[in-house]
Amino acid sequence: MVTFEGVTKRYGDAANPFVALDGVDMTVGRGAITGIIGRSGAGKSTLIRLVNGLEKASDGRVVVDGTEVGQLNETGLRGLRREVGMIFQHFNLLSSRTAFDNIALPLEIAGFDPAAIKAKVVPLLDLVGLGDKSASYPSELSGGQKQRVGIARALATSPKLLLSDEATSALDPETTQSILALLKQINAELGLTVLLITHEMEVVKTIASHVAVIDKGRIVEQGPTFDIFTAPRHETTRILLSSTVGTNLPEWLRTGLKAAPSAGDRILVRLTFFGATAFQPLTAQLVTEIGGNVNILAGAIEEIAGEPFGTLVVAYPATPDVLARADRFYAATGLSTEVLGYVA
Ligand SMILES: Nc1ncnc2c1ncn2[C@@H]1O[C@H](COP(=O)(O)OP(=O)(O)OP(=O)(O)O)[C@@H](O)[C@H]1O
Repeated sequence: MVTFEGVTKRYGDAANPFVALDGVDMTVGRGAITGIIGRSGAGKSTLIRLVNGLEKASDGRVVVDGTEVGQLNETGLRGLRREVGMIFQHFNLLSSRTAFDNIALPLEIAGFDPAAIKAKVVPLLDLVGLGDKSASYPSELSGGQKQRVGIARALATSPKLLLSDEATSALDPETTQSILALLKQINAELGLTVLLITHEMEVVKTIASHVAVIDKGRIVEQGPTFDIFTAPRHETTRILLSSTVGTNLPEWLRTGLKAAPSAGDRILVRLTFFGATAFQPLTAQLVTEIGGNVNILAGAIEEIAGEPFGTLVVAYPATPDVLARADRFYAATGLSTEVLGYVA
């Protein structure tokens, strides 16, 4: 649906340019929900603004549904923006217009007559759960309701692609969940492709099927959310995800951790469960297998992009006999393991 091919974006003048995006290659699959994550200033907003032509690439191509955005004139850009809806962190509603009239605005601009506008806006109000708020002004709506108006407005011209710029960042956790559920519903029911940028990892974990990680203007990792979140390869991804996925070791454990064992030490192992292994009673089997001498130190089971994923940190004696038995068990069950170190 969207491809970035060698996209570079420089701000400032030629003598003193600032490179905000540096050779970005990326694909946003049709019908997918794709999240872009990265630190502040990494280039997320720049990336998304290239898609609807609010910014122009300095080098490379941004192609949206077969059309190269950089080649479009003003008329072409207006057409593109009917195909590409956008929602914002602060909703960007007109305070002097009711919910109905805010949603109607893009249709008025596109020249629809009042009857056609009504035929479009009324079902959209229902779709976003605001059938009874048609005549309310933004000041009379909650943050979540305002974002629902923003979503309905973005959908008014029946776009194929929805861009979301930190759309839930100003909302409380419960409202965030309801807006994410609405976006998921729209994606499933209307087949709308969604590209979202966020600094909230939970958002991506909850709704994005795919994710790209941007760092200093470069895409350092991209792929299915489950794969990236459960096995991040780039340091930036690990840091971004550290408080969201998996178990962080308690401070007392981390400080006492040694790289090599001394006599009598215990080995600390992180077990990772996903797919079929998430549903099997493997921990109980491990305890039986290595003779009961296992401590469970930390653990969590969560859902990533709709799939279960669990981690468990265990410790047991680092003796040759126990280690061999544990390794045989891991090989037989296909459990994924990582040795974290040794403790006295
Ligand atoms: N119009 C501009 N002129 C000059 N520099 C800019 C301009 N817009 C953005 N930048 C710079 O480009 C870099 C990327 O900015 P961008 O807004 O894309 O980052 P971001 O990842 O969206 O950050 P945040 O999460 O803080 O919004 C930043 O260093 C920013 O200062």
